Amino acid sequence: MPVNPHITVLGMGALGQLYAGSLAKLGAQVTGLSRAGTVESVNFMTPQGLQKVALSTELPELYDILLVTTKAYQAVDAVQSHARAIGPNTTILLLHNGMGTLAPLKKRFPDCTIWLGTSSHGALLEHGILKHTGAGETWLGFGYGDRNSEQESAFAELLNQALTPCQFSDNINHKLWLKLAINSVINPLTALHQCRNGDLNSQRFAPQIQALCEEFSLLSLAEGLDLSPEFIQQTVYQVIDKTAANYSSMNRDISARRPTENNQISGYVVSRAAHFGIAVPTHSKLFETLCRLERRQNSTSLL
Ligand SMILES: NC(=O)C1=CN([C@@H]2O[C@H](COP(=O)(O)OP(=O)(O)OC[C@H]3O[C@@H](n4cnc5c(N)ncnc54)[C@H](OP(=O)(O)O)[C@@H]3O)[C@@H](O)[C@H]2O)C=CC1
Ligand SMILES: CC(C)(CO)C(=O)C(=O)O
Repeated sequence: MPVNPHITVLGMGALGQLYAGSLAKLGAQVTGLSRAGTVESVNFMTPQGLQKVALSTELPELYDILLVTTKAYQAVDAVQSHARAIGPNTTILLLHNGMGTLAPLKKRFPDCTIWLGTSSHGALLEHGILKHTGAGETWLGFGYGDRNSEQESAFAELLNQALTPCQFSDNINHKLWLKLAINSVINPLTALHQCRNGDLNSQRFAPQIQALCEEFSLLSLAEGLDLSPEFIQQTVYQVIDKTAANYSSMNRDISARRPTENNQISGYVVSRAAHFGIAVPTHSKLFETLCRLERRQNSTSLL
């Protein structure tokens, strides 16, 4: 990878535009890719008004860094559709919520390096205007392939300047599983009850939240992570408080009758638990209820 790598952002929704635009503001070489091709600019809503940030419209023959910001269920197909530009020197960075994309991608691209990441920034894209709705942090980590600590630190430092804070973690699995825990509690509950994140502070959700955290903790032990139920629950409530006024992404998807990341969040928890023979009845029930709801929405939208 060159010292100043070209960054190709695949998936120019809210999160993709936030990362592409923030990196381009800093002067990095960034190309944004939607399904239709390259995206010329990002329109940031700032307190001073609209700020248009130009992106590069050049596409390298072989990508240096491919930053994947599609939804989790779109990531594998999206990367696959760019296979011709992915070589042994390409690093694929997966930055979506939910899990399960690393295994198929490393099988399909065994010569590449794959980094994993998680973002707690809030981004909203409406009518082509991007709002950075919540400051958060980015954690990156190694997933597969060759390790190169210089490249890892250099890219984390670039993102740290573009969208602070960002760090390369030696234990990204811990960060990803904690984010999975948060998403597996907040997202399905707010989607099914069509409520804001802050509404989960109501006592009526407390027993279900406690059960979800306890079941997740058992699974984390089997995964070699040891997230205690108390720690998970404390973290979940911190996120509920910090994002109290927001609607979760799954809430928005259900409300707009779009597909959700249920398979990659609750579905992943349920399938890993089945793998270890661990009972996760509260997660299973939420997963199945959401599956039924999505199926019902799909069938009525076909009428
Ligand atoms: N928005 C946020 O605040 C945060 C989001 N996340 C996570 O980040 C991920 C992205 O979220 P978000 O940006 O909100 O989602 P969006 O749906 O807004 O963005 C995903 C984008 O990827 C595009 N896309 C899908 N497949 C392809 C493809 N094959 N080629 C090119 N583009 C493609 C989609 O296009 P199309 O619409 O045509 O499918 C869409 O524009 C999710 O996993 C989400 O949970 C994490 C933290 C915060
Ligand atoms: C943390 C949380 C739940 C914030 O809303 C989120 O990541 C999401 O909505 O997908």
